[in-house]
Amino acid sequence: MIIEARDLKKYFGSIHALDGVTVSIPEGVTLILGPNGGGKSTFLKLATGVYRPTSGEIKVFGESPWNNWRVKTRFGVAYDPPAFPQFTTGREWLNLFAESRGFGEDEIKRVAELFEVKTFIDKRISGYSSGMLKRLSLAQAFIGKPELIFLDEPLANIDFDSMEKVIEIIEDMRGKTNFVIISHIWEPLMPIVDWVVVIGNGKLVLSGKAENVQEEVERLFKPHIRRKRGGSTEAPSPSGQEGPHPANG
Ligand SMILES: Nc1ncnc2c1ncn2[C@@H]1O[C@H](COP(=O)(O)OP(=O)(O)OP(=O)(O)O)[C@@H](O)[C@H]1O
Repeated sequence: MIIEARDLKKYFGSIHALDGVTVSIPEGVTLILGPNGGGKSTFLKLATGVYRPTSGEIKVFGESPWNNWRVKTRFGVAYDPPAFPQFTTGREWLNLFAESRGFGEDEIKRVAELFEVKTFIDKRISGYSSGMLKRLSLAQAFIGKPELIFLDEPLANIDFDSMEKVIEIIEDMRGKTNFVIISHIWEPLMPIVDWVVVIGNGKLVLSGKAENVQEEVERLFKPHIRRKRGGSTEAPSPSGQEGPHPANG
């Protein structure tokens, strides 16, 4: 197991962002899903040692990440929204980060090419669009090919071609690097995901092998869009069984 949480709680005043989550995340690619405000990002920030648990515990590589530099340098993270100092350039920031981990310019060149940040890497971050910020945050997370990479919404704010590219990059690194990914855009990721965790309302909703929970995930998260056809309204039922809707009459 690369991450283990036991009765993990994080409260912000009266808000119970996480309210007793016990979950184990194995090696491989893990997707964390859940409704807005459910506690996914809070879980991620507890795993990366940004937050300290209110109670309970979380361990990454067997150690608590809070105040633990040894663990923190073993993973890369791309937060959402990405957070950077505004008045440095992308290159300056990546340089500083890479240096702190013992990597040099070649590694910056590699990640800059990988996520296509080269055209704006020497501009100040304050002038970046949300797409540029996303690319820079992904580039940072991949510096040094860490053994674990956390990605919060890696497919948000990028165009369709780039989305495919990001998925390909993750797929290429599968088996060598572990990933924990939060993504509302989950369907294109499913083929490369090993494990799925669903967090909602501060609680663990489900955790399991992707192939075993696929149906449940589809039931929970596939948009059930009502389509008008020939005057009657169709809406797939949560069980996936189509049936007459007396209310539509
Ligand atoms: N730093 C904070 N201070 C106060 N409340 C917070 C803080 N961070 C998160 N929350 C609250 O905790 C709850 C869980 O938020 P969190 O961001 O973890 O959810 P999420 O599942 O990542 O949501 P989304 O999918 O919208 O990003 C929300 O009610 C949120 O408003």
